[in-house]
Amino acid sequence: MPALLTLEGVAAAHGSTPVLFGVDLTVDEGQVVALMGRNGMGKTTTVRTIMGLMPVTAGRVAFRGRDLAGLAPHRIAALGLGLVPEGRRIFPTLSVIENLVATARPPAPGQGGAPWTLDRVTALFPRLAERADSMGNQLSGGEQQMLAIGRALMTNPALLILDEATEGLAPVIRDQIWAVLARLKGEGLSILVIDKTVAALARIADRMTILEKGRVVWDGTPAALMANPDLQHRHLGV
Ligand SMILES: Nc1ncnc2c1ncn2[C@@H]1O[C@H](COP(=O)(O)OP(=O)(O)OP(=O)(O)O)[C@@H](O)[C@H]1O
Repeated sequence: MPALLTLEGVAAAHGSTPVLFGVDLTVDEGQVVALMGRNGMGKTTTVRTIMGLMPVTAGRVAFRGRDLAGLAPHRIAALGLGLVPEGRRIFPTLSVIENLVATARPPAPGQGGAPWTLDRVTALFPRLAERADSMGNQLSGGEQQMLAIGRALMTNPALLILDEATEGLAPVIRDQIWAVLARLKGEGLSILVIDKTVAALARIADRMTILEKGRVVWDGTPAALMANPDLQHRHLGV
């Protein structure tokens, strides 16, 4: 499988404070890759550098082999990167349907697969159809998260990136979200997922990468991670 997203030696800083120190990460076509690590280790910063929301101070981010350096975030998104950001960031004064259509975009040229439509998104999340006319700020946390994922899908991404999409949600809603991600994987979507629920990540991921203090300290298969409780304890606090 060809690499869809590649990070090679990526460094980044918040102001004068270095935060990433040479991160290597690859997502192959059709793969689910989990990015893990304790709070403050650099996961969100990594996502922000991928999306062009923060400058890369050393190294390279490439999507389908194309260097993303210097591209504005909306140009990077238009290449087929769909972000579900930490904190969801849905539009509070737009309805569910308006949120979904606000950022909708056709697939990038040459991208395969059936395009996402309102019907497809609401079939995936029936709750969004029931809440179609509700404003963003009237939704529960779980509904907001479903909307954030639906909104990202409406941009027809080739790679879906989720930053803490199950955080703070009731277990039943988390399970629904994991089931949706498994279904999206089954449909061939490539996914980079940041989350703290190691067991759920292990069920869906092809590869797992652990960040610690801005460096990759481990990369391997879910089976290898699950077979190594010491590793989980040391780097994830599990
Ligand atoms: N806007 C900012 N200004 C300065 N430092 C920041 C800023 N955002 C994050 N940092 C610092 O950068 C480091 C990495 O933060 P980042 O948010 O990438 O971590 P994370 O692994 O995503 O953690 P979390 O799970 O808490 O979201 C932390 O030390 C954090 O304090």
